[in-house]
Amino acid sequence: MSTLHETALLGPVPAASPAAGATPAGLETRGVSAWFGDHKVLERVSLSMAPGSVTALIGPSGCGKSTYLRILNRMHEMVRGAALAGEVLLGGQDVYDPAARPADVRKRIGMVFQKPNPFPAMTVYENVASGLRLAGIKGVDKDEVVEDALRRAGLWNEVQGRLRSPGGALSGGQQQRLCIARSLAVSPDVLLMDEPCSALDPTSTRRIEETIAQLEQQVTIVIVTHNMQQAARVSRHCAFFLAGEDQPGRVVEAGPTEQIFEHPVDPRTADYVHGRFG
Ligand SMILES: Nc1ncnc2c1ncn2[C@@H]1O[C@H](COP(=O)(O)OP(=O)(O)OP(=O)(O)O)[C@@H](O)[C@H]1O
Repeated sequence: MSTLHETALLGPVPAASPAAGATPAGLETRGVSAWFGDHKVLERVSLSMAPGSVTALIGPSGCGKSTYLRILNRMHEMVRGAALAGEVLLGGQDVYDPAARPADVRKRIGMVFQKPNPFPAMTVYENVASGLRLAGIKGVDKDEVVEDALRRAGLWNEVQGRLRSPGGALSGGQQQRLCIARSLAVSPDVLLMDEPCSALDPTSTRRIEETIAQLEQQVTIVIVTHNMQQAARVSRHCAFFLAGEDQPGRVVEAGPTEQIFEHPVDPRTADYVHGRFG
C-alpha cells in the first residue's frame, strides 16, 4: 500500500486551464488501487478517458465507482486513512506529482455531486462567479464568464432575468445545472459527475443529459450512473466495475458503449446491463 507519489517522470499538472475552443485534456489511469484503512476497495484499474468524450462508469453499489472518481481529482486523499497506488495522468501529466497542488488539479478536474449543492443564499450570478474566486482566477470579465458558463450549462435562458435571485430559489434540476455552470466557469478540462441525476425528476434528468451532450468535445466527462438507459444515451465509452464478496472492485470490461451494451464479451457485463443483477 502506498500513497501515490511514484510517477514524477512526466512533471506536474500545470495550473492553466485550456484556452477557449481548445481540445480538453484526456485522463488515463494505470493500475489504480485504493484502500480505506486496511480495506482494499479498488484493484488495479487502468482506463483511458479520451479528450472531449463522455465515459460512463457503471456497476453495482459498493464496487468502487465513486472512490475511483474521487481519486481522479485528488478528493480521495481528503478522507482520513485513505490510500492509493498507481498513476493518474491528465493530458499525460501526473496528477499526483508532489509538485502538483491539489487545488490546481481540482480547478482542471471539476466535480458535480449527486445532490445539487449551490450556495443557497448566494445569487445565481455569485454562485457561478464563486468558481472563479475559489480558483483564484482574476482579471477576467466576470459578466462574460458567468453568461458563457450558464449558456454552456443550458441554464442561461431560464435565469437571465433572475441573476440576482438566490441560487436556492431555483428548482432542483436548475440547481444542478447551476453547479455545472459553477464548475465550467474555470474552464476545466474534465468534469466528473457522480450520479448527477439521481435526485432529479425525469424532465430535469433529460435537461442534464442534453447539457452533457452539448458539452461533449469541450470537456472530458466521466459520469457515474446507476441508470443503464442514461449510460447508453450519454456516453461514448463505458467501464463496468464489479466487486466480489470480500474482494475489491475491478473493471470487468471497458470499451465503446455500444459494444458494452450490445455485444459484451463478459457474461457478467451482459447480466448487469440487462438488469439481471445489481
Ligand atoms: N469514507 C469511507 N470510509 C470507509 N469506507 C468507504 C468510504 N467510502 C466508501 N467506502 C467503501 O468503499 C467501497 C466502495 O464504495 P464506493 O462508494 O466507491 O462504491 P460505489 O460503487 O460508488 O457505490 P454506490 O453505487 O452505492 O455509490 C465500499 O465498500 C464502501 O463501503
